[in-house]
Amino acid sequence: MAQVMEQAQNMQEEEEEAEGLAGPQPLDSLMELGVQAGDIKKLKEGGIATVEGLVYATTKELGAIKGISEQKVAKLKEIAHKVLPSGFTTAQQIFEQRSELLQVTTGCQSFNEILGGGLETGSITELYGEYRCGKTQVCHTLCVTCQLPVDMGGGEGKALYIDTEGTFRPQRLVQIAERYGLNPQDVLDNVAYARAHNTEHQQQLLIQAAGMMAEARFAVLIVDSATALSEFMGRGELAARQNMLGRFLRGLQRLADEFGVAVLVTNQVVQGNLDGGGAMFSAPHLQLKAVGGNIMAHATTTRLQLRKGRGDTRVAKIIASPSMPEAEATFSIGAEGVTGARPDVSTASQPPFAVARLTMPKPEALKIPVTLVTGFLGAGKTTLLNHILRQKAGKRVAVIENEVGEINIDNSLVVENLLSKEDLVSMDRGCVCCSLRNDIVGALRELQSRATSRAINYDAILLETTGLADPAPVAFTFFANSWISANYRLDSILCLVDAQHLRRHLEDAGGGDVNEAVNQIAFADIILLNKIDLVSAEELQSARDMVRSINVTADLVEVSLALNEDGSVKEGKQLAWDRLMGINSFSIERALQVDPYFMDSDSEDDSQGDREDGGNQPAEQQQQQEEQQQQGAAPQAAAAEQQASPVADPAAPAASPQPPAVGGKREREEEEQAVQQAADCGTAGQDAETEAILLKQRQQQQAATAARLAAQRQPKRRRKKLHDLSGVGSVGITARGALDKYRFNMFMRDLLGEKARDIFRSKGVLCIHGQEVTKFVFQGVHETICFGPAASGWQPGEAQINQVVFIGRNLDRKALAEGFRSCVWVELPEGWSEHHDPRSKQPYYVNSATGGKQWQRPQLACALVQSTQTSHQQPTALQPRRGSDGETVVAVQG
Ligand SMILES: Nc1nc2c(ncn2[C@@H]2O[C@H](COP(=O)(O)OP(=O)(O)OP(=O)(O)O)[C@@H](O)[C@H]2O)c(=O)[nH]1
Repeated sequence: MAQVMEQAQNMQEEEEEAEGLAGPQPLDSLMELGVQAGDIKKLKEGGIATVEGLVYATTKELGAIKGISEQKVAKLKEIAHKVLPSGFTTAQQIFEQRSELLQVTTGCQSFNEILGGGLETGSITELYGEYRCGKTQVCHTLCVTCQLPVDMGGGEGKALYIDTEGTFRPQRLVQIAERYGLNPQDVLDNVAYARAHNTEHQQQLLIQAAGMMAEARFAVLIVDSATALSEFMGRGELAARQNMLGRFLRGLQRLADEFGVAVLVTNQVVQGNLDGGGAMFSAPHLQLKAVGGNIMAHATTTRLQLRKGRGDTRVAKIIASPSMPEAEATFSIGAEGVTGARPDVSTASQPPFAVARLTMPKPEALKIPVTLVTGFLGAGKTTLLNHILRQKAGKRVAVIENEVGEINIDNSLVVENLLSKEDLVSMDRGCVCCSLRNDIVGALRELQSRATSRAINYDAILLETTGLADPAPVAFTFFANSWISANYRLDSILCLVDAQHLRRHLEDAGGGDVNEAVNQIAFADIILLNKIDLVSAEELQSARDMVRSINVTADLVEVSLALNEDGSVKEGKQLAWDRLMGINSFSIERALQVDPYFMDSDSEDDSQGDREDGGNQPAEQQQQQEEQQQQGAAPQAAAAEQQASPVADPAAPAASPQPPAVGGKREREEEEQAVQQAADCGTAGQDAETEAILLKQRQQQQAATAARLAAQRQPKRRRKKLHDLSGVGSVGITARGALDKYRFNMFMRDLLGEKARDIFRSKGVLCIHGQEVTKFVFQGVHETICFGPAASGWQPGEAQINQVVFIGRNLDRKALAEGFRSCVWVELPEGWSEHHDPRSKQPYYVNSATGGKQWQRPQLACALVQSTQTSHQQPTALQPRRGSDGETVVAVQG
């Protein structure tokens, strides 16, 4: 059985592969030949969606695309012609190719016969006739029949409908779908409709159509009608009108060639030969001629005239065809669309079948914006999320959380500010930038299905990565996965930087242990330099310089996101929603400047990327990294350059021609220089400042071009992820029972006293003895600890379990677990009472029977036994101890 299934799967894969070879070639395939992702994006925006499109476009048309220079056009053409030779071929080959052409049934067998089987794919068919002769009904019928399987006369594809007259009626499709036993809902979903408002818009729609056809299989493209929008232009504008029509028809022909779709255009008629003597003796339909003159006549492959026949019948006549003789067919039009005396498809013997519903890429403006929130551990990502969510701004926001810790603490902190718990999805199986990239697809699909079932739409999605994530591969997923890119757009990469600990994090990066902090800053579109309430003016300036030494172009905002106890914003600054959300500031160009291999997949490395093992890096991976370094294939421009010594000299010029790799000081110098140069140029009468900006832009562009050229010279291989977290791991611990606050304070004080540098992050939810109704949240970044009640207490039925997570380097799981669990409050043995030192607040214990006093907490015999058995005894190094001056420093404020 398994073997049969495997065979079936192999066959399907082979078929898919074969289909892939037969279909148009995606433009992205040119990346393997050295075409830059940025150029491909520009081509797509200019309506070139496939390699075929590139081959068929003229040099002039390509040159008109924004950002594509003349030299680039020549280069692109050269590459495209190599992939798709477009010279001579034999008639035999053409014969074979044509025999593979599909024909789509018109709904009437005799109509099909005069066309040689149906509407021909890969060419333009024109249908002209007077008002109410049935042109639009033929169009509606083809919207449905094109979705039928090939053996039923269909094209197994979608329909794209450009309506210039406002006559499209979807309810007609429902009736026609029922005739063929199709699911009306699926049929409607497979028709992409657009109402064109003017000739320019009509032309623009073809650009979008190309993009959509590159994403999904379309079998017909209908324009009803092709001439309606230019019809009313005055006689004086005839030349312009014909020009426009010619351009539009050329666009249609290109789509027919490129995607093999059947193009059907309807056309109006005018009274012809009014002055001719013979006109009055011919039949009325012979006195009509199609609008559009020679341009229309020459651009269409098959011309059909439609006229009314007897009763409800219509007559279709071949006027011009390269292969079919002049002939006529009579058909009827009814509720079921075009029909004839003989059925075109035997539906009686066919059970109703399901049309494969194809995903429709949304226009950019309708895609849901996703904001990627990055930043090193504890920099304030969750705080920012809550800051944004609290504002609401009349928007529905969903959150995807990815935590590196073994226990997810952030979910409960974020969910409080969401409209519904359903708006949160968490990815807890690892780090999103390595092993979980497929999980992004899963998370987005999950949100989509939850939204559908609740009949809501999301206005925005916030994706919080772990503090150890490299944002590049996560951002790449938004372009690499076609479902994601059809439905979502990366709005911006937002990076939180901890002003207090930045130097330490970057120094670690320089040491090669944890370099993600540099990447996070390098890829950001907006950098929030956070926690400025915790640093002096000098420290702030230094943090500013460090950030600018890595990323000079991002918007840099200095903030204090944490709230005061009364809920007011620290430093009185409130970051407005529209400063952060829906700003559309992510640019592939910029990402490529940072990492020339941004658009190259490294997915084969994914399984090796996650370092949950606490540092036991597989030898293979190590070897690959070493190879990579030897090849010098890691010029991850700004980031990698800076990784050598990110804090050494912010003003030092970068070794590579990367524009971002300039320091704050250097940037200022450059600006001054630019102003001076502009003034020197003697730009009489012009604003020197404006000139300076322009000059600077030019310089940046030149630098970017240089960077791109440099990248082209490199072997085409994406920089392997340097997600080297040697020795970095997370330890999650749970403990039942309320905690003794004093012991927990001491535990944390001693722990951080010894290991603050290595403990990047600690956080947890706690239940404190004596205050059991309150849920406490504890947050630490190195030695900075915050402790206080959560926004809401323990919920009824919620188990009061203490949970903490430590993330850092070389963590001793056993010692941490023992230390934390030893903080659980245990009852005193009989006769003992607890007292507090009035100065230090340290508890001491008095035995009423003996009058003895001691600092050490006496334990019940059974507690002692239990604690020994379960290793709950706090290790000596972590046991509470008195300071040398007799005072104990309280680390945590309750
Ligand atoms: N004083 C001060 N504390 C802040 C500020 N912003 C955040 N914090 C505190 O910093 C700690 C960490 O903040 P989070 O928002 O949890 O940081 P994070 O980046 O989400 O942390 P991870 O998800 O663990 O990487 C919390 O205790 C916050 O209250 C700030 O501007 N000033």
